Amino acid sequence: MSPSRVPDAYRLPDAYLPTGRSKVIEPGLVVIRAALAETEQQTLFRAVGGSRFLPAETANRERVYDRVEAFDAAATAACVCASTCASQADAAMPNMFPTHLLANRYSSTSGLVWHRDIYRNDGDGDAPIVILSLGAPCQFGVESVVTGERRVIELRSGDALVFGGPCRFIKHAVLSIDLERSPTWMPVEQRARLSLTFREAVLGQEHLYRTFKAEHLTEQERWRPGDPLVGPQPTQQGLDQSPLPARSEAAVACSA
Ligand SMILES: O=C(O)CCC(=O)C(=O)O
Ligand SMILES: [Fe+2]
Repeated sequence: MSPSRVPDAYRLPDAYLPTGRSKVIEPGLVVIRAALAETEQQTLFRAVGGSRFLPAETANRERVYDRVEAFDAAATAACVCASTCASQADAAMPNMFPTHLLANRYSSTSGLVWHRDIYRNDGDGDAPIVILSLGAPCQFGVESVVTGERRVIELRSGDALVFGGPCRFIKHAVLSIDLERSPTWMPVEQRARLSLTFREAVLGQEHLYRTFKAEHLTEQERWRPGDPLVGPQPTQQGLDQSPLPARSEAAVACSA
């Protein structure tokens, strides 16, 4: 999405953008260290952590997927900060306007297998996916689209990872999670990694993607960039089948 389509409510004063902490790993792949201050991490952890998570493909992961309006507006604001920051640091990184949030909660040391975000709810085009990492640190794997080399990036609470443009369909994985190194502000019984993954996707389909199981991780080997995104599987439907009402342009306050 071009910057001109971003509503004023989401625009940020330049002073908020921590460009110095961005690191371009390769064109279209940016990590932003400490994108969120500790108080912001706690606010988002509490706000999104209270959502209605559903079990995913493995016992360690629960997920909730919906339009951004279904979550605390501070989450969207933090995403806009991170994506703006990444686009400023990297000329290959398109701007994005988040429409949907997939939040993942990992409550054991295992993560998520190697995959590409090729499903229709991940968003067409090259707008980036923005990941905000909260809670326990993880080892995050990425496979370079330039060299095919696999790298591991440690994502700590408050870090952001943004992949778009030439890296929009980069292979990635959550290799492991270190619950023991959870931030001290996390109650021991709630130790987990919460990833907020924002996407710019078509509206009105979210009710088809509320559940996700191992059998839905299809087409990963066959799919090539340029192919249409993979649609929902017959068994992939939410408990609540109804889409949300039309988007409201709710104002959000940027706290990052
Ligand atoms: O948890 C993460 O950081 C990544 C999650 C992910 O890759 C996905 O939901 O597609
Ligand atoms: Fe993914």
